Amino acid sequence: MTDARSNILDVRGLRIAIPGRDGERVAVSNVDFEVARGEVLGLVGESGSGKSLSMLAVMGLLPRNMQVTGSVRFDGQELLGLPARQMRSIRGGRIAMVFQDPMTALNPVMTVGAQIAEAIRLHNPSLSRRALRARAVGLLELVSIPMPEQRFDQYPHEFSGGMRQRVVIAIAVANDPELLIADEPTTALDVTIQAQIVEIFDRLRREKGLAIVLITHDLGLVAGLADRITILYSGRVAERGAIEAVFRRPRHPYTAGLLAAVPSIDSTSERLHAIDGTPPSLAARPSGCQFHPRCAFALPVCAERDPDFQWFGQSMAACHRAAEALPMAGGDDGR
Ligand SMILES: Nc1ncnc2c1ncn2[C@@H]1O[C@H](COP(=O)(O)OP(=O)(O)OP(=O)(O)O)[C@@H](O)[C@H]1O
Repeated sequence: MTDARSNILDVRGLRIAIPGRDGERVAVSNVDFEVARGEVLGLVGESGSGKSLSMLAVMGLLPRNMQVTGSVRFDGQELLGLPARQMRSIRGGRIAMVFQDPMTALNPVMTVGAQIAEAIRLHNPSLSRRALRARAVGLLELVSIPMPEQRFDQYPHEFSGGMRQRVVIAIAVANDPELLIADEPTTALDVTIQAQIVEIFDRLRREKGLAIVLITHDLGLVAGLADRITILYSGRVAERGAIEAVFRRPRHPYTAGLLAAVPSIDSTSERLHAIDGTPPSLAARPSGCQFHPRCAFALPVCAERDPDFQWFGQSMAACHRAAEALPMAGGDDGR
C-alpha cells in the first residue's frame, strides 16, 4: 500500500455514534480506508453496513446529532472538526460527489449547459459567458456526450438516464476536483450504460489523476475499476487491501460469500450464491465478530471476541480464522 503522505484521503479509526433514548448506538466503528491520487477505492457492503455514513462523515454532512470521532485527512488536512465554511469550500471544489439518481441532482427547468456553466461560475466568477460555454461544452465532450454543442441547450428530460448521469459527472468534475465520491452511481442504469460510466470514471482517473471512492454493493463494478477495496460489515471493516489480493484470496468468509454471489458470464449455474441470513440491525448487534451468526466457519471464540486485523502483505482481514485455508467459495485459487 502507498504510504500515508501520497494518499489524498486517509480515514483512520472512524467511529460514528447515534444517541438514542436507551443510550448511543455505534453505527460505524474503527473504520480505516485510504485512496491515493489517480486511484479508485471500492467501498463495499450490504445495505446498512455504514458506507453512506462513512462518506457523509468525510464530507462533513452527517446529521448534527451523530457523534463522529477518529481522523479524516484530506491531502494531509484534518477535516473532522473543520469550521462549516471551510468544509463547504472543500466540498464541491476539491471534493465532488455523484449520487445514484441523476434526476434529483439536476434542475428540470434549467438547460443542461446552464447547469454546468453555473457550477464552473461558482468557482470562477470572472469568466465570460463565452468562456463558460466553451468550458461546459468541453466537459460534455469529456464525459462522451455526442454533439455537445447541441446538447448544451437541452433540458434534462431530453436526456436518457445514462446521459443524465454523464451530465451529473460533468458537473461534479467541473472544477477539477481531486477526489470524487460516487455513491451507487450506476445502480439505476442498465448493464451496458453502467460499463460506459465505468469507462468515463477510468478516463477521469487516468487523464486527470482524479481519486475516486466508489460506494457500492456491486463487486462486479468494483472489479472493473478499483485498485483497492474496503469491505464493510455491520459498521466495521471485514477485509481491505489491494483488489487483486482480496479477489484472488479472500481471507474473510463474508468477502468470499460476496464474491460467490457475483454472477459470472461463464457460470453454468443459474442460481446465485447469496449469503444466508441478514446483517444485524443497529439495535441488535451481536457480541464478538459481527458476522459470526451467518458464518459457516464460526468457532466459539467468534461469538466472544471481536477479531483483530491480520495482515497478509497486500490485504488484511478481521477474522479469527483468516490465516487458515478454509474451504470457502469465492477466490480463484481452487479452495
Ligand atoms: N439518520 C439516521 N438515524 C439513525 N440511524 C441511521 C441514520 N442513518 C443511518 N442510520 C443507520 O446506520 C447504519 C449505517 O447506515 P448507512 O446508510 O451508512 O449504510 P449503507 O451501507 O450506506 O446502506 P445503504 O446501501 O442502504 O445506503 C444503518 O444501520 C442505518 O440504519
